[in-house]
Amino acid sequence: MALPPSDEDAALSMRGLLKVYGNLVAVADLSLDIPTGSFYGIVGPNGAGKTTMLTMATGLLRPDRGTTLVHGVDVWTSSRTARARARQLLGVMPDGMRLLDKLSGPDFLTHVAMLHGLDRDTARERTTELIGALDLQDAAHTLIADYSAGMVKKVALASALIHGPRVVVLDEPFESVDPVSSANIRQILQDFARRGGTVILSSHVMATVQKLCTHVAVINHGRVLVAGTTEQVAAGQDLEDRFTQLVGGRHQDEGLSWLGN
Ligand SMILES: Nc1ncnc2c1ncn2[C@@H]1O[C@H](COP(=O)(O)OP(=O)(O)OP(=O)(O)O)[C@@H](O)[C@H]1O
Repeated sequence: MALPPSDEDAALSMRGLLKVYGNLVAVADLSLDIPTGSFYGIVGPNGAGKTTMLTMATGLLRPDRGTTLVHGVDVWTSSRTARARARQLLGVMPDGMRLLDKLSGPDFLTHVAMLHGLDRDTARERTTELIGALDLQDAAHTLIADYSAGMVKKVALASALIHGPRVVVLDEPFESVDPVSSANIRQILQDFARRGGTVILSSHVMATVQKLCTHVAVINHGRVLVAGTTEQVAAGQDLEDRFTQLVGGRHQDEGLSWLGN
């Protein structure tokens, strides 16, 4: 089947992504273009296929079919040079990312930066800046194994940014993060987008998505239900109400009457 042509200005262009687990089609021939410089929210109910789609789009999970271009570079090409280029362009924070937790936050970040080819001095400089920007100074000598969930999230985010990617893909970046840190993270990401970077994030918090994102795609059953600017998708409503209208699933009957009796 011919795929729709990809948008040449897209930062990330997903083309016909498919993932099947047994009888379950987790992601169903999904195509989506993410414009350069956008702050793009991916939303959808639990099990909709968001994580599966984003991990395939970023080179972490091989699709059964389809591929993704990041600024025109094929993430799933057989060329090692092109794959390495795609890795440089992308900064990724997957859901439930495993970190080297026997290292402190700064040691881990310096390690990641050097794996990306940065020299030790630059790696250390950027580590210090990110640790400061994410309010992790007090935990600089603590092993990641002893960090709270929110602190782990912040180190994971820093590791997605340290090599200076052009596109960052973040699965639930604000989950478990305190409100002040959330505001700092939002600021970092908004500055990045203002300078021409592209941010793609998945979230269940519609108020955050509506406030922050220039564009939104609503995913359900592995497909894009609707995508466009946040204004277009919200269609004059609160995004949360629009989301509920689009995906359904609200229970009308009272049920669970034994609870609280
Ligand atoms: N490794 C796997 N093996 C089998 N089924 C899987 C696997 N990974 C995901 N799935 C299934 O694929 C579907 C999509 O899962 P996915 O994690 O992508 O959803 P999601 O939209 O990210 O959900 P959530 O919002 O709950 O995180 C779900 O039905 C899930 O059970």
